[in-house]
Amino acid sequence: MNSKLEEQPIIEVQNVSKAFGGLQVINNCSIQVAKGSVTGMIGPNGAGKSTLFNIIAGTLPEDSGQVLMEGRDITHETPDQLFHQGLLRTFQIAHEFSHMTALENLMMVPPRQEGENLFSTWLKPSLVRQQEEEVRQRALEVIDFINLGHVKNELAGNLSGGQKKLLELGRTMMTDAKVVLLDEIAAGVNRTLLVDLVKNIERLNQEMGYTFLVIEHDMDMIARLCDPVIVLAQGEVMMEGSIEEVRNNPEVVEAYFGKVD
Ligand SMILES: Nc1ncnc2c1ncn2[C@@H]1O[C@H](COP(=O)(O)OP(=O)(O)OP(=O)(O)O)[C@@H](O)[C@H]1O
Repeated sequence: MNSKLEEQPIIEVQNVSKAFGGLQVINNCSIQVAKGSVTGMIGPNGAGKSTLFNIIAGTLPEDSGQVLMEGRDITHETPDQLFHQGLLRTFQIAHEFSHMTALENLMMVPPRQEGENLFSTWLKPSLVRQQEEEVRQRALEVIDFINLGHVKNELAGNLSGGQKKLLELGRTMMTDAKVVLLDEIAAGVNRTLLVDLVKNIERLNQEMGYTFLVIEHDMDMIARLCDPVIVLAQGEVMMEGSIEEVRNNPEVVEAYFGKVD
């Protein structure tokens, strides 16, 4: 495990349960996400991964249990409150944003906190204009970072599926995120752009200290990015370990492929 990881987990899920009607989807589940890690979450269809994500992200209420961020109870906070604390998840570019350019999509992300003012206000005609310019500069840096500079003036709706995913990741960079939840970001992305996506996640993790919790069906992506990997099955943690440990665990293989006699 990475030596820079600190002891207190950045996210702790403690004994969380959730049922839909009679279906117990999350069953007294506890996980920890180490600060500075790229933690993977895998599991068969219907295991409860997205449900757990939604509970962490504040978009779905739990039936019982707690979610902590840096030791503080965030169980009942709204996505907006969590955003301001640096916990965010990627969303598909919404329909209304598809008519804006890639650059404008980045500029639309509200600032999480006041940016540093490099120039004193009297240098600019108005504070608003100065702030707009700062946001624009930041958006230009981000769009270069994610290698979409060549399509910055293209409408977001015209970007390829993979480029949209990169743009989603870019939107998290417009704020100073601490923890980013990625829900199946590799789905529908071609291999070339997937390499870009992986590189960007690695750079955000290593250079900017982002922690990631990643739900992914793409095992190549999990293998390249994630340590540790948490395996969820029927709303419970089946195991946690390195990708090698996970791949070599007969219980995990059975959960995915059924019992092989
Ligand atoms: N809003 C809901 N109402 C009723 N049942 C739901 C709801 N959301 C999820 N479920 C059910 O809860 C179970 C877990 O779903 P969830 O989406 O969390 O699984 P998952 O592990 O993310 O699956 P997948 O890998 O297929 O996306 C499924 O049986 C699903 O049908």
